[in-house]
Amino acid sequence: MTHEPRLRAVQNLPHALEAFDALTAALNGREPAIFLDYDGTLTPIVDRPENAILSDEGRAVVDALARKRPVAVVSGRDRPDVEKLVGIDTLTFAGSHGFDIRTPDAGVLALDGIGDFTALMDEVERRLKEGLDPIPGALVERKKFSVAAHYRLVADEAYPIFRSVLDRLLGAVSGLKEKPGKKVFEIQPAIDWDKGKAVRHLLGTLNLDDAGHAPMFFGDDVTDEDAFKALQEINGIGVLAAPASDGQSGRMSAADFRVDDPDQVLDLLRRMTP
Ligand SMILES: O=P(O)(O)OC[C@H]1O[C@H](O[C@H]2O[C@H](CO)[C@@H](O)[C@H](O)[C@H]2O)[C@H](O)[C@@H](O)[C@@H]1O
Repeated sequence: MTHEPRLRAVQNLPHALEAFDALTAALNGREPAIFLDYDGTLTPIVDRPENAILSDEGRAVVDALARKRPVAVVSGRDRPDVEKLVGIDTLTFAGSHGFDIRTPDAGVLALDGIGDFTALMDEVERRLKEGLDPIPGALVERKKFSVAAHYRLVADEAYPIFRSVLDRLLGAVSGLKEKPGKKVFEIQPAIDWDKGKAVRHLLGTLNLDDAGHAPMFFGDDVTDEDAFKALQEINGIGVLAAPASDGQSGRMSAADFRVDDPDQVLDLLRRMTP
């Protein structure tokens, strides 16, 4: 049976720090198993991907939590990139929006149905670079299972040309899907996999899919909604990092709680560290 996700307007989500008792009640005595997004959740959104650096304090908070609780990072970034940025080698990491998972014990996981898409992604990277390199501000970021086309620094007047490059690519090359993010489009293999499926898979791999654990996902972006929805099906808890009003009026979310920003994510993680 398909589960219809429960969506709420972001401004109606309870603030996790103010409603900490409600969050504790939702845990219902279970140990939290924590899944963390990186950009916009552990670090503020900045103009260029390479400038999103986790603070030493942020690293210390995640490290302290991971010594007491299961913690994994589930990011849209390339896995080696986010592993390096987080810099805690005892954690489990999922990169490329969950397509590429490595745990400290099992190493890189072989995921059913996720084969070698190198040639396809090479083709996407080549076409995107050819079309986008001439557009000032456009950035092409290659990940193992995804290529990101960033337009945060593209002038509004140039956006239609930027967009037409993506449309041309999607019209010419089959077997691709597009996922929007914060001033970015991610081009991925068209297979039924996302952060939500990655989290469900990880819960099994890490032996956390039992009544004693409450999966919690912290994220900020639309791609994180897949994880929030997946957690609704298994009585997990989603925490969205977004202010009640951030200009995206009407944004709906499948999260259960929210905090304003990455600083408050760290506050909440500190509070959840026994
Ligand atoms: O799933 P995440 O860990 O949140 O990664 C999502 C994407 O984050 C990065 O791009 C975003 O953050 C950049 C730095 O703040 C920002 O410049 C960009 O506009 C955002 O889209 C990353 O570069 C992507 O690869 C991730 O997919």
